[in-house]
Amino acid sequence: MIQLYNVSKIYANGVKALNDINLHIRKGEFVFLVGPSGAGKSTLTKLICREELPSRGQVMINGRNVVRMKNREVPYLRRKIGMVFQDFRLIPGKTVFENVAFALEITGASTKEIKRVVPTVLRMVGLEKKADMLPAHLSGGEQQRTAVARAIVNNPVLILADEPTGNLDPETSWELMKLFLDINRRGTTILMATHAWDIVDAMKKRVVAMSHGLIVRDEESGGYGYES
Ligand SMILES: Nc1ncnc2c1ncn2[C@@H]1O[C@H](COP(=O)(O)OP(=O)(O)OP(=O)(O)O)[C@@H](O)[C@H]1O
Repeated sequence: MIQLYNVSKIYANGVKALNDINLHIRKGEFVFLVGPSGAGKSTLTKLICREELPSRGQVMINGRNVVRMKNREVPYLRRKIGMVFQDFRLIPGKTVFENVAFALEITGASTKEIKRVVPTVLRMVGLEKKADMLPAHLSGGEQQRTAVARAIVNNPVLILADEPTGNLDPETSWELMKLFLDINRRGTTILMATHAWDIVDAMKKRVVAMSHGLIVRDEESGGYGYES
């Protein structure tokens, strides 16, 4: 599903963010990406969705070489990847329903399909009663569940989550993690960068630990491994 071969990333300012990384993630896996600030976690996720290109090496997603992909093919790749960020990134002027619908609209979905699919996804994340609310009127947890609904509405094969519980209290974070587990059980691969050591320790999933642009540990049923 995801294969990185000898991937290095040097930014234009000379910072070496990734140093000869090799990583394989199979379909249906749930993988935590951990490591101190600046270790290269976000850079790695950006290479997977082709927000950045590697300076060296190959990035394969679903058998496709992302590096050789033409610009016009990138939207098709992004459609297969649902993204969730720490700061939610919802459109403030759109309601919960409209935020989720927007992700479908840009793929050319019909109004009929939108009316069928969006309520189903909102039910799945427990937001069916908040469909007409604006993001500013929601709690952080509800905003993040809206973002998750938007991420899954196109049936992605992969969810990339960058510190998704970073702005949530512990209880809300756990509710969100249950939602991610539920999505993962339905077959979606999840790669989640996080500093939430308690969640990583409790969930006993695969843990890929990074430090200074290197993968320093890759463990099935792993733990966070150090104080954040
Ligand atoms: N666009 C950029 N231009 C230049 N340097 C960058 C850029 N993005 C990241 N870096 C640098 O690359 C290194 C890795 O950053 P990255 O954001 O991947 O780390 P991270 O592990 O995700 O950190 P955090 O946990 O704080 O999000 C850091 O030294 C960072 O300053």
